[in-house]
Amino acid sequence: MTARVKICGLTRPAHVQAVAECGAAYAGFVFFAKSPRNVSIAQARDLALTLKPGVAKVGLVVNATNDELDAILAEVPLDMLQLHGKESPARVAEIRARYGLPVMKAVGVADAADLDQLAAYEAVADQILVDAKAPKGADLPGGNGLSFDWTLIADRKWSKPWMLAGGLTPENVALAIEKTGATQVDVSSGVEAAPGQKDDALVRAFVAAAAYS
Ligand SMILES: O=C(O)c1ccccc1N[C@@H]1O[C@H](COP(=O)(O)O)[C@@H](O)[C@H]1O
Repeated sequence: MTARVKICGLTRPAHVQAVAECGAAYAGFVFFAKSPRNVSIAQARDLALTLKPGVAKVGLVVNATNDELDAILAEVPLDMLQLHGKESPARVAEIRARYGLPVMKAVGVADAADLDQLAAYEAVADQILVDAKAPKGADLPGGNGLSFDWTLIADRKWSKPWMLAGGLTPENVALAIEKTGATQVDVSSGVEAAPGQKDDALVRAFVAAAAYS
């Protein structure tokens, strides 16, 4: 099985180049001030414009207001929004209608009870991102390099396209795909030399591992 890969948290043109060259399907830009991967609107615009067609540009936001989204989307040519905060199903639907862009809603999973919220989001989002739930008090709602028990979703039937995230690395992504049946995977910290610094060799190794799993 070949999984489509999203590399999230790109901050430099060289990283964008590496992502495009190695065959990733999605490139993610983080608009969240607390993240070591945060980019300004101007930076994101420059990075997005260097990407070749065929790589979907995803803007990650956390509980963003309409004003914040207006400002981002006026400048950055995004193909998809990733909502990684506590956005309700109604807010997901509102954003999707207002901006006319596909929306991927992140859902944090730590145990089986966390899966109960999936149906409401599947009804309104274009894609679901299944991530590890951030620990209480964590600065970031994602991008923490933590994984969850993949067996929780092993037999799940999905009504929308979905992506697996959380603590994925070049070493474990093949097993994660095997255990969950994911056809799309998302990684941020697992392909970094330091927080916010993508490592081209790790990016290439991750995409190769996801392709030949
Ligand atoms: O990457 C970030 O800095 C980030 C900040 C705020 C919310 C989400 C963030 N990243 C997303 O988190 C998951 C898992 O990341 P990791 O591979 O475990 O580091 C992924 O979907 C990123 O897009």
